[in-house]
Parts: sequence; structure tokens; C-alpha cells
Amino acid sequence: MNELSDILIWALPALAVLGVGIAVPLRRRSRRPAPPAGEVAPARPASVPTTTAGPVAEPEAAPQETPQAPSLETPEPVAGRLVRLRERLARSGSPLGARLLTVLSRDHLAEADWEELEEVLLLADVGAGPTAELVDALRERVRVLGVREPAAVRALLREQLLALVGTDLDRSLAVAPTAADGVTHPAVVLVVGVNGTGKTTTVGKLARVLVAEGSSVVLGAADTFRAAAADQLQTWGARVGVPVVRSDREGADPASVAFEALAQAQEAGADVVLVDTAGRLQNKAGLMDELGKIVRVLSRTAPVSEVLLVLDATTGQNGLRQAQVFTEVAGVTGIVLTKLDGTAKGGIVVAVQRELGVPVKLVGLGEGPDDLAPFDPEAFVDGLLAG
Ligand SMILES: Nc1nc2c(ncn2[C@@H]2O[C@H](COP(=O)(O)OP(=O)(O)OP(=O)(O)O)[C@@H](O)[C@H]2O)c(=O)[nH]1
Repeated sequence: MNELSDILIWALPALAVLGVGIAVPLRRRSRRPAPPAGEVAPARPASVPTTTAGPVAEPEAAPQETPQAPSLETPEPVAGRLVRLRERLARSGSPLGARLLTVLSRDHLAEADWEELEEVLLLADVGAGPTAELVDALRERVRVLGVREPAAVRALLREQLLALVGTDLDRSLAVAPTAADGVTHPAVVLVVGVNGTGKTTTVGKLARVLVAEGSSVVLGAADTFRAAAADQLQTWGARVGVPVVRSDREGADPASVAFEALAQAQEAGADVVLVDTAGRLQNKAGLMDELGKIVRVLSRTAPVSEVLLVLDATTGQNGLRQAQVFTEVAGVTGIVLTKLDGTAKGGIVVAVQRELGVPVKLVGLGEGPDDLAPFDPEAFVDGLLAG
């Protein structure tokens, strides 16, 4: 079969049926492995083994979607972001900050003070179990060490909080290309969660983090229910010169878009493909099945490096119940806790990790493009206690 007929046979019907469009054309297309039978029919089932990471192809025909290089933004450096954003935690009126310090500034802690301490931690969503543990351990240490001065009690509290948050969890993001079967694949990062938690925003912010660190990135808009989500993602990508793979048909198979995004990232030699998914409720079986399918389809082409569950910190304990199902269906590897700037419930970090056994890796502290920070326990606890 010659090259042209090969292309026509694969590409035209699939594009027409799926409406899978590509915001940024590829430099080159070639064969990819066939997708799993009955699961997706990508625009063209062919894949290119990529062995070197390099810059992602620049757009050729969509100037309105991806601005020229001079107007590209330079994301803020990632190091020290949580320290820079720390005051947001304090400013949000965290009871863990101001109220804890009020209690701890009393010369002698009476029974009522310990109870108040417990109440403050519960209000901050630390959770019943961890709160009881923390207060018991703190009381014991204060008693054994004979500590009375407020500053010393505060230092002990800081230690206890740090122990609860955990300083030895692996919070690094797996965003380096992976090797499997002699082929180098882009790191595949899937972003999941319920509606409105901040998934698309997080994907956009995370793309900036990766660009700031010198990685080449491709975004996949697998939220095919909401056209605005793909537009939103495209705007994020355009600001930092990152291509976006999307469907031009609402309701297209999200697994197909995810597959196509991975294929293109692979072909372009990108380091990372970030896939945004539609918000879904954990009790909707069909939607959760669809998420499982996205994971299966991606992992048949390349190892899925990270599944990030985006949780809205302002939803507190409700978010935890939702999260449980996602961890079962999608094998969540890290939590992104968004909107921590708008809540006095920073203690949810502790509860989330305890309930899910998955580390918080990133936190959202505002709507600004660089208001996403790698989670750092010390900076976080200091932020909480700064009130
Ligand atoms: N204050 C604050 N707002 C945030 C943060 N992260 C996201 N948001 C806002 O939350 C709102 C929802 O964000 P999206 O990214 O659209 O949420 P989504 O999860 O993709 O939404 P669906 O696709 O509908 O499920 C937007 O107004 C964001 O600006 C954060 O860390 N802090």
C-alpha cells in the first residue's frame, strides 16, 4: 500500500467519526501500535518509538491558538513557591494558626485548654483520629518534659504536626520519560476528580511548572463533555507554548483523545503528556468505568506515571469520601489539594493522606497561573502556625 492511501484509509474515516482534532499539527506522522480492540479508534492508529526528549512541534496553522514566541510567558521558578505562598494559608484565617497560638500562649494549659486545642484541630479538618493522637502525644510530651513556656509548647506542637503531615513520604512527581520494551515514552500524567475541583486549572498550572523546569509538554483535553474545558486548556497551553490535543466534537470518546495526546507526545518526543479529564461523581458507575477505560487505554501504550486526584480543600471531609472511589478505579498516586487559600481547613492534608494512603504532592493556593506549589511539609506547617 502506498503512503497516501495508507494515510487516507486510516485518517479520514477516523477523524470524521471521532472528531478528534489536533490544536497543533505534528512535525511528522508515522505508524503507531493499534489501539485495544473495541476500546478506541484513534485518528490514526500508529505510533512512533521516540528515544530522545526534545521540543514539542510548534504550531503551523493555528496562530490564534498558540501565540508566537515573543508573547510567551515565563512561568515563575518552582523552588520556594510554597514559602512564597505561605502567607495565603495564614491569611485565610486558619484556626490552626491564630486560634492555636491563642490557646498555646496561655501560661499553664488546663484541661479546658487541651479541649479547645482539640476542637480547633477538628474544625480545621485534621480528622478525629489524628487529632486525638496529636493532642495525646503533645500532652504527654509537655508533661514529661515539664515544658511550660508557650514558645516551647508551640515548638512541640510544630513537631507533632510535622509528624502527622509526614516528612518521609515520596512527594516527587513522576514526570521523567519512561522506558519500556526498548522504547522511550513520555511520562503520562492523568488528572482526575469530581466537578469543579480545579482539574483543568491544575493541568494548566502544572504545565507551567514543567515548562519552568525545562520539560517539553503536550496537553490532552480528554474532558470532552465541556467544550469550554478544552478551550480553557488551550489558553493555558498557548501562554507557555504547549500544544493541546483536543476533540472538535463534544462528547467524543475521552479515551480516544487521551490515546491521541499520548501518541502525539510520543511522536513529538515530548517529556510529559498531561491529560485532563471530565469531572465525574464517584457514584456514577458509567463515568467511573469510562475513567478506568482511559487508564487502560493509556497504559497499553505507555506506563501511566502519575494519576493525580484533584481535591477541593474547601469541601472538607466530603472530598474524602469521593476520593476513595477514585483511588480504587484509577490507581491514584498523588493528591493535588486546591483552594487551600480559600479555606481555614488546612488540616485536611493530614486527613486525606491518612484516609487514602496517598501523599499530597501539590497544593493550589490561588487562581493565579503560578499559584500551584509542590507540597513541602515544613513550609506548610509553618504557614499554618503563622496565623
Ligand atoms: N482560590 C482558588 N481557586 C482555584 C484554585 N484552583 C482552581 N480554582 C478555581 O476553581 C474553579 C474551577 O476550576 P476548573 O479548573 O475549571 O475545575 P475543573 O475541575 O476542571 O471543573 P470541571 O471540568 O467542571 O470538572 C475556577 O474558577 C478556578 O479558577 C485554587 O487553588 N485556589
